[in-house]
Amino acid sequence: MSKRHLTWHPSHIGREERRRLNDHGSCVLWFTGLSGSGKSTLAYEVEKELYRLRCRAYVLDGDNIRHGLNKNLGFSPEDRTENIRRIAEVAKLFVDAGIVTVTAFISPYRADRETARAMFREGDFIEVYVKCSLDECERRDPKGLYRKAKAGEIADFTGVSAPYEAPDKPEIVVSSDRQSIEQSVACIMNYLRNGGFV
Ligand SMILES: Nc1ncnc2c1ncn2[C@@H]1O[C@H](COP(=O)(O)OS(=O)(=O)O)[C@@H](OP(=O)(O)O)[C@H]1O
Ligand SMILES: Nc1ncnc2c1ncn2[C@@H]1O[C@H](COP(=O)(O)OP(=O)(O)O)[C@@H](O)[C@H]1O
Repeated sequence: MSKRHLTWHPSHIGREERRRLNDHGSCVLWFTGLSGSGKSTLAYEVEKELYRLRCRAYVLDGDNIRHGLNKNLGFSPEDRTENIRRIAEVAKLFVDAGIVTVTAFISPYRADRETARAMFREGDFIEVYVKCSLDECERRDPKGLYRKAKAGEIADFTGVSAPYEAPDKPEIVVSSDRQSIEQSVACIMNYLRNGGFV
């Protein structure tokens, strides 16, 4: 790309000012896991709990973002990489704005998640692995997508005909095929409390 003549304008209001105003910190809870593992369910439960505690929180969810901002992207490896790059940029703005940001994307590639992590300050990117066996995800099949993928009606479906690379060192692991929703939410909220975010 040719050199562009752009200048970054810093704000007079920084993270500390926003923390004082909100009375809580900000970070991104980056959920990753197979389709049907429980990312959206848990993300919205955490958002609800944060709201109850009067914390500003917002969920960026895979299906929702693909209806708007990322409606031009599909599920090839390149498109998934671009999907995650844009989400990470948006999440970074939200975190800068003082919001506890919860992202719920399959984000199947380790390298893409690491690129996202590198965009945040140390400690602000909290990877939450929603661990669930493929068998259990297929059994739940909340949107009927596994059935369609197995019938050959959906190409490049994660876990069936496209890869999922589990995280090596996520900050949080919740096993949704062993823990209840309440247990998983409690585990995530504890992490936020111990980290001084809320
Ligand atoms: N081929 C294929 N593979 C995986 N998922 C598919 C596919 N086609 C459609 N869907 C639906 O899109 C949701 C995943 O979108 P994401 O943006 O989270 O995917 S990714 O992070 O870019 O891999 C995913 O949502 P979740 O089930 O909530 O994970 C599906 O509903
Ligand atoms: N312990 C659990 N944790 C999370 N979800 C669970 C659990 N047990 C059952 N479920 C169900 O599994 C499904 C997960 O779907 P969803 O949250 O849309 O997953 P994803 O966003 O990862 O595709 C929901 O229907 C949810 O009610």
